[in-house]
Amino acid sequence: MKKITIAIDGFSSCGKSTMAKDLAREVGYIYIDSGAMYRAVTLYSIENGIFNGDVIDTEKLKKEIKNIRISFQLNKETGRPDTYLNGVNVENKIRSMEVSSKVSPISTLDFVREEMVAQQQAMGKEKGIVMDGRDIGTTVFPDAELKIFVTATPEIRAQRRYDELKAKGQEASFDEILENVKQRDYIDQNREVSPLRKAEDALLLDNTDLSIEEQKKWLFEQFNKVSK
Ligand SMILES: Nc1ncnc2c1ncn2[C@@H]1O[C@H](COP(=O)(O)OP(=O)(O)O)[C@@H](O)[C@H]1O
Ligand SMILES: Nc1ccn([C@@H]2O[C@H](COP(=O)(O)OP(=O)(O)O)[C@@H](O)[C@H]2O)c(=O)n1
Repeated sequence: MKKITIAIDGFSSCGKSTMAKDLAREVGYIYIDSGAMYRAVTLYSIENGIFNGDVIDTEKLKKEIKNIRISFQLNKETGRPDTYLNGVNVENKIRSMEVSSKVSPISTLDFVREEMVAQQQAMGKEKGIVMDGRDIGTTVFPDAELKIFVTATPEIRAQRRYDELKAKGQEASFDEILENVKQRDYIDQNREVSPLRKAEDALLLDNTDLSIEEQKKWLFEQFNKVSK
């Protein structure tokens, strides 16, 4: 079977990484969560005085962007990759509401995107990769053999995120999460550089009424059609 590139884009919290990880694990592909990379840059910015309230010191971040090294390492317990920022495991920290509330403004910055896209393209050079995000099918891998664009209603997406945080024992407010999901969708769709949009050749999946198992089955069917 030939190795292909799989790009999964779509709105926040709709299940992209869940299905991308499952597919990658079963077919032996690399999985990259590109959102985790933007979240890691955001965490770095919070921890290194780049934010003053909601205002970003873009000059400082521009100077430091080359010092921000992001990598992934398989967590043997979860069987999934954890995100590392300059050698430190930040997988839990990057999922906090504070990072969620600041990540989309950081992701509008052209020099941040330039650096992340270069790193993502290097990771996908050999194909055999599943990457999820917002601009994978449009900008990072425009020639990907399989492109999926996932969507679901904001309410169901917020509920899924809420359930996830609760299950991890983290404090969460449904209204705050719903507001964050809507706000990020707006910023992601309206930014100048690589806005979130469906690539013309992407398959649309609305998984509002699909279970995790059903969407996994659907994705496998698409993979099998293309990778033959
Ligand atoms: N079809 C589905 N039905 C119910 N819950 C789902 C479904 N797909 C994903 N989830 C759950 O929703 C949450 C968000 O999924 P995730 O894959 O992190 O989304 P994304 O990568 O799009 O932000 C996770 O807790 C995940 O387990
Ligand atoms: N390829 C990508 C991936 C994420 N992002 C940004 O990073 C944020 C977090 O991405 P994510 O995939 O972790 O978001 P969730 O949907 O998992 O909450 C998004 O809301 C975007 O602002 C991006 O701009 N481009």
